[in-house]
Amino acid sequence: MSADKTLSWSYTEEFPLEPEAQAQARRRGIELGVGPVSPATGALLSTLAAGVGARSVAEIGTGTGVSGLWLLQGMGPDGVLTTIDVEAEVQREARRAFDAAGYPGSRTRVIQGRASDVMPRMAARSYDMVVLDVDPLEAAALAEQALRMLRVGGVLAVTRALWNDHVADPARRDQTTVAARELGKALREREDLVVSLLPVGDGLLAVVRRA
Ligand SMILES: C[S@@+](CC[C@H](N)C(=O)[O-])C[C@H]1O[C@@H](n2cnc3c(N)ncnc32)[C@H](O)[C@@H]1O
Repeated sequence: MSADKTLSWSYTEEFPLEPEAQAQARRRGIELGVGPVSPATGALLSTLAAGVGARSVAEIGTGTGVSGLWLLQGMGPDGVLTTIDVEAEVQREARRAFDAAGYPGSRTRVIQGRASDVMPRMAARSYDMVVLDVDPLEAAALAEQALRMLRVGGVLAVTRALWNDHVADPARRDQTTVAARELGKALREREDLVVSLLPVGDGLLAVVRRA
């Protein structure tokens, strides 16, 4: 691998022009100890949402709304973001961020609750995109529900897929790292899915459901 790879990765992370709304939500997230998606991850989520012409996106892990703002930016003007988080306090910040950015209430459904309780009640095959922005242990437990909710041709994005750069190191055998590694491998073996692992932010699994 070229010695300049680290430089390229830094450039990739600094490349997006992050709007002020996202930057402000990011600062709030950092203050509250919620790890927002990186600017390049946010920009990629936005691009994926635009690419599938997303009108209906579900996100697990609202946080203070950084990823949500990027998703709303990529969706069509009538697109609705449904975002779920177990923590009411951070979600209040996200609501404020969506309002401050000028998105009407009709474009966001902010649901407080544990994803494993909420997702089974969400409609099957009706979302253009589902984003799992939780730790890999949670993501692995929620992936089947996420796929169930996706329409054919829809995209599942799983962030934190390289988990603090531990996934690529075979010596790392802790539970969370193993869960991230196993989830990627399980998804890539499925014939009904098209899967890529991208080294953006903390790693992102991009999955298209083709059947
Ligand atoms: C990494 S933060 C999300 C950051 C956010 N996407 C952003 O970019 O601003 C993960 C969030 O997921 C929430 N969370 C973790 N496990 C969850 C679960 N099982 N159900 C619902 N929310 C969960 C946490 O409360 C936390 O706010």
